[in-house]
Amino acid sequence: MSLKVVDLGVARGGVPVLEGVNFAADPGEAVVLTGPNGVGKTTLLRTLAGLQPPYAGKIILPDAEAIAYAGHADGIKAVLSVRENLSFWARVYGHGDIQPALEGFGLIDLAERPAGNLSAGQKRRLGLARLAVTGRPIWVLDEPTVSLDKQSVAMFGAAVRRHLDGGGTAVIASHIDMGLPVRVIDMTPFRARASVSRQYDEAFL
Ligand SMILES: Nc1ncnc2c1ncn2[C@@H]1O[C@H](COP(=O)(O)OP(=O)(O)OP(=O)(O)O)[C@@H](O)[C@H]1O
Repeated sequence: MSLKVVDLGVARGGVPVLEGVNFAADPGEAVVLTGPNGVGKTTLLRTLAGLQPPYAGKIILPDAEAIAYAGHADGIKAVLSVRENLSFWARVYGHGDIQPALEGFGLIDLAERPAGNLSAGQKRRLGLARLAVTGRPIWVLDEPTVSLDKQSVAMFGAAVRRHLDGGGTAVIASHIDMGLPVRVIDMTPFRARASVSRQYDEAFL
């Protein structure tokens, strides 16, 4: 299932951050968005996921419910076990079998542990395992490898590869090599004129 972005403009706090963004991602294809801190990658991904509207252009999806989004927040219920968390999401999305997700993200031995007691990297793995139970064809992922060790990055890369091999699509904001064949798109040229005057990394103020 293809995703197409046409002359898209996205804003944060009412200020345009990216404008004129055009790209498409076809089945079996992963697109990686790069660019400096603050350029607007998260804002673009949130807009793709339907969490906020674009101020210009359009997002073309064959199906309004095609996207599974994993942002910075892990979306985990702390008092539920790993298994219960995944079962909950599987029921929400109508896909019953959580075993492949437990196996694919190295969660078998942690399945009965309350999610609140997981380490940061284990929580991240659980958050990403949710994607595998959604059955949705387009994965939109914001810095998915944060907190993951080398082995877990490889595990995650393998999960994305399986998704792509099954005809899925992925749009990922990331600066690290996930060992995948990807098309990299730098967001810098799409910086909105209104945000160019703010060409500094606010984290260093
Ligand atoms: N609530 C807000 N109101 C106004 N501006 C905001 C708000 N949240 C974020 N911004 C600004 O919007 C711009 C785009 O932020 P965004 O999080 O999309 O960037 P990013 O490319 O994902 O950055 P990073 O690589 O650091 O994650 C930044 O300059 C940021 O400071």
